[in-house]
Amino acid sequence: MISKELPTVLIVDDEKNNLRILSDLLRDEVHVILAKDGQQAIAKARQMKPDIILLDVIMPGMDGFSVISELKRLPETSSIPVIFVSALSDADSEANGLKLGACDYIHKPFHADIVKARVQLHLKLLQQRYLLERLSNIDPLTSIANRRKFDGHLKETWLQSQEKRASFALVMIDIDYFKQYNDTFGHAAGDIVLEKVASAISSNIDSENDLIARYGGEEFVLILSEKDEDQVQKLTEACWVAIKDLKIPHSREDDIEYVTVSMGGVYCLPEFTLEPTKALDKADQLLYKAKQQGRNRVLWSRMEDTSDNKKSLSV
Ligand SMILES: Nc1nc2c(ncn2[C@@H]2O[C@H](COP(=O)(O)OP(=O)(O)OP(=O)(O)O)[C@@H](O)[C@H]2O)c(=O)[nH]1
Repeated sequence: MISKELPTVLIVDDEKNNLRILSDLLRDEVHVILAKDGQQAIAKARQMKPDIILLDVIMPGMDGFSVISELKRLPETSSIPVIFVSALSDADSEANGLKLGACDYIHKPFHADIVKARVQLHLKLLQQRYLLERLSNIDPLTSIANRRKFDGHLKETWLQSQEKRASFALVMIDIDYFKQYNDTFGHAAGDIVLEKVASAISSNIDSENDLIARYGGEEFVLILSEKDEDQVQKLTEACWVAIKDLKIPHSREDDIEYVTVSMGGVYCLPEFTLEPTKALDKADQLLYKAKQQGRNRVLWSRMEDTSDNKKSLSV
């Protein structure tokens, strides 16, 4: 992907000579991978996720038009920009290539500087797209994932857990008496608390597999994957303790010494077939209960549990 030091370009052509000329042309500026036919191109694109594909049209077996159709059909390769480099220079072929989803069409025999300039242009556009994608997934105040990112991640985690028959956990987290904090110290001080709480949770989770997101206002949500029930509960409790340990002074007159959070967590088992929103509802109900029971605590439940066997981890 583009975040690597050098972007990767996959060049697909059945003519060895073309592969050599194109890779010599680009190799100073990009990391080049080669494929000599359509099947190999699809396999390498799926496996190596290049940033851009330069694709020949006329090839024995699978032609370039069939290759792009397959690449656009597969979710893991559908967004990779494809530039055709073809000896088919008639308008119909070019229009067909663009209709099938190519971002550009270069005619053979090609001019070296034009190939370089077009590849550079598409790499620049790609960089801007990656930046926009990143910004649209981040909460600007806390720099953690936003609600948009969370919604997508929850759907993905749910599908993966069903495919792999793996469990995962979902935890809703809400700052206690935050209105009072804002009223006492001001909204700007409240913003700093939100940043500190987000950072305390982030530094306690496994960033490879877990996601912390700002769900809205003073509410956060955590998705924990690839962990057993014991690990999940320990990690959740570590976040809860880390926030208490920040020792952010609250309003002393009301006997609330430091900023704390309440949490409602559900452990979702692999057998599970309900919709992800059910897990979210359940975590929210537990959070509400934690608030009712006096705040500053973690309530936990298995998704299939009845309300009778919920247990309180910490008070
Ligand atoms: N500083 C700041 N405050 C926010 C932000 N978003 C929401 N809030 C405040 O969060 C407070 C939430 O108040 P409530 O929903 O009454 O909850 P609470 O006072 O924390 O009470 P409990 O959750 O029941 O413990 C409101 O005062 C909101 O204005 C934000 O981005 N920054």
